[in-house]
Amino acid sequence: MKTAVIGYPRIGALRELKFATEQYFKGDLTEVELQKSAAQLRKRHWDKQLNKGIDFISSNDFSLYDNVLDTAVLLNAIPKKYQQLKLTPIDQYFAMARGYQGEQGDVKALAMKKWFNTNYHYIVPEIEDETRLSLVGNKPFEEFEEAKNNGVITKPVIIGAFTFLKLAKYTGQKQANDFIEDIVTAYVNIIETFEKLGAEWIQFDEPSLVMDLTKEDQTLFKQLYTEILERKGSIKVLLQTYFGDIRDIYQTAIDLPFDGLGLDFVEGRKNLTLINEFGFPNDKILFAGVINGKNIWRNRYDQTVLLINQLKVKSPSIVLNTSCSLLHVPYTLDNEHKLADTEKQHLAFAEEKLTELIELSDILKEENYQDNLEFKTRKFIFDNRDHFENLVVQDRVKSLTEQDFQRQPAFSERERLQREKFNLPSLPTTTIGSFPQTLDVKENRARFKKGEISLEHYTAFNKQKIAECIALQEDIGLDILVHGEFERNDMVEYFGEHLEGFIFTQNAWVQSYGTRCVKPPIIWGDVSRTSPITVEYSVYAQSLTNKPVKGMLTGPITILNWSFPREDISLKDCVLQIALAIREEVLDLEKEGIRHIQVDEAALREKLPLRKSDWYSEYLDWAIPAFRLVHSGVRPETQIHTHMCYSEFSDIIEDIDQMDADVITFEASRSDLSIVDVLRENQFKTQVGPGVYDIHSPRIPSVPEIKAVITHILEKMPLEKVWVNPDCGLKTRGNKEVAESLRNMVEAVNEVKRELFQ
Ligand SMILES: Nc1nc2c(c(=O)[nH]1)N[C@@H](CNc1ccc(C(=O)N[C@@H](CCC(=O)N[C@@H](CCC(=O)N[C@@H](CCC(=O)O)C(=O)O)C(=O)O)C(=O)O)cc1)CN2
Ligand code: MET
Ligand SMILES: [Zn+2]
Repeated sequence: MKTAVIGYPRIGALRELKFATEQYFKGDLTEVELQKSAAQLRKRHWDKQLNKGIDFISSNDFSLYDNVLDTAVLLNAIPKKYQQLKLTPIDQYFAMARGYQGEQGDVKALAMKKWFNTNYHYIVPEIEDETRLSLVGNKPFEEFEEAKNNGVITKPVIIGAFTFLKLAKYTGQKQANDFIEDIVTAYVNIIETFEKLGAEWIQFDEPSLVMDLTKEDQTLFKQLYTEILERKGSIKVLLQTYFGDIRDIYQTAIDLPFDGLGLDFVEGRKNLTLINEFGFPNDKILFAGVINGKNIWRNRYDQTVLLINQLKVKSPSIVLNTSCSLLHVPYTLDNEHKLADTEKQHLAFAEEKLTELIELSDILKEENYQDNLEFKTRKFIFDNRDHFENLVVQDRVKSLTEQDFQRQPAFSERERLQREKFNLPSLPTTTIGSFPQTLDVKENRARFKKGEISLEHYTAFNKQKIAECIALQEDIGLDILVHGEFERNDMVEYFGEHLEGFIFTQNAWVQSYGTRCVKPPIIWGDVSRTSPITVEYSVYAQSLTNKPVKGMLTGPITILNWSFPREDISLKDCVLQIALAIREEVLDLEKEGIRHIQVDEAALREKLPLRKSDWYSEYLDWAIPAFRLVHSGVRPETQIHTHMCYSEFSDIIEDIDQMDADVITFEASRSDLSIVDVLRENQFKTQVGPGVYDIHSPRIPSVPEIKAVITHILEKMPLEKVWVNPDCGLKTRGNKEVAESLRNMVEAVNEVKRELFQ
């Protein structure tokens, strides 16, 4: 059986691409040097897959920032405001990704959104009425030739026309349907060019097909591919889907003249039912996604063999595939020196997943596969996993009752009490929690982790940072202060490190957006809190000021969703364990005099099923209660904040209100503040701080710009419900930008208030 990989991680085993790109941003590396390190990485990754023996290796899965942005540029979807900057192509590309502020002008970045149900974020293409979609770029072709020169005939990968049109934002009157003719021609040109270059296969990624599709969506898909495939020539086309099943379009997909169909059998279990019910055409190859591209546990060969044997009944030609791009898992276990062998034997990162594909292919060749050594060893390891059980926690979860999920008194009563008690100014200002993780902050932690400095030294440095941060916020004139999160490498990894039940890696980085990576902790066993985690730093920060300091925690859903979860217990049981641990931390902060406590649920949306019909039964029915469990024990006058970012909230806005927090801060500025209308329409009860400027871009928002945003918010929402804050945490920014931006924010609020109350 042949093997394939949908896409490979590109950031580099040691994040080489991140560092090179960031150096380029700083002007410390030339474009040529950046392109050179990019080419080295591509070569290394192709070589690795080739040497392992993978048959279908992808190209154009590489990107300097994001594949969707690459596709937009390839297809000439470059909004006027970026063209007018008259930058070089690469700088225009980065301007679209990160905004631009300099001699050539001042333009915001394109919006950034969560990539389906992952922690990867893509750049949202903008299509204007004047946009002429056509093939103008050559990145995919250059990378194909580059691979060819390195001895690999790759299968180039491009985001498909349907997904591209579905993900794009239309800024004028025109909609997706108005671009069909142009985009078909562009894709036909792509196919023709690859044919000339000697490609045998091309892969169109169409993850949008796993969503609920309307009749119009289905018609659009059918029309696009009927026309594209009519003119495809001799190249073979693989329709690749992932992150779910394609129940709404399966029949159409098998009727169209694709040569291969890629289905995800990890997240899309229903795909098997579809094949059993509707059959699978003999003239197509089934690319069976059986190696989990999102989680890091080793494959259960025994189960996979059973699955493949079922598929074989319906489909004579099967290629073993990953379930999605390996972009979402870390690179290799080889750089993990602290994990025990007993732990490592349960894990597979991208490189190890290549080995799994090959081993599976060998196992499937053997009639008596049960005797295969790898098969037997693997089964033994699984059957003997040490689960790290904690019976106390298991009991606590079992004995939870309805009252544990209900805070008292009701929201409106709390709102009244808190208003009296805090007497905050109108439009209170605050930030989301983190302040710049500058080099010195990271270095201090790196030295502590290497054992070069003591815990006392490490803590003293962080306290110094906290003191500076508090002084800065007082000087700027913010109303509710934060300690700055200097002690945290990441909002999830940090809590993982301080809770029992997690294991951590040293280099298991996964790209989250652009050059930014995360190192998700691994949930190994039952989770519990052994001692207070954040109390010391929060209490210290509060001791330095008369203004209130917000305690800062990460919520259970986010900890779960940004970790690699267990697969041997339910996500629901796992999240309740985490919720109980964070609940203890909330109560300790309250006991120590912290009056405002923020519990971030930035990743609430991540595991929301992509299909609406599964939302409640499979997710929201336990995710929302998990958050309520965290804060149901606090006093009426303790103010609970939460924060969410980078995803669509409008369709779950009522559920967000049901989290029953007192205040919520939202990412909003990079998606046009559309959230504000939704809040109004739904009579959202929770007080809200829709982010007034984008923190993922280095550009500094001006006073009038922020003022316009606040004014816009106030046109739609009652003054007493509104807070003013940036989009998200400030950790990725520099000190100078942060101080200037926050000063502008406070000045904007003051001007708005002067005009309101004059
Ligand atoms: N888990 C998670 N997901 C999230 C977010 C988030 O904050 N966390 N935010 C949203 C947007 N995504 C983001 C993802 C990452 C980062 C981010 O800033 N990541 C940092 C890494 C943060 C980190 O873990 N830092 C570590 C390690 C830092 C490091 O690189 N250290 C050097 C050595 C230190 C030195 O001397 O410079 C090394 O290991 O080589 C630390 O501070 O301890 C980065 O890519 O640069 C920001 C936003 C959505 N998803
Ligand atoms: C991705 S949400 C970030 C929330 C966190 N409190 C921070 O400010 O960084
Ligand atoms: Zn955020």
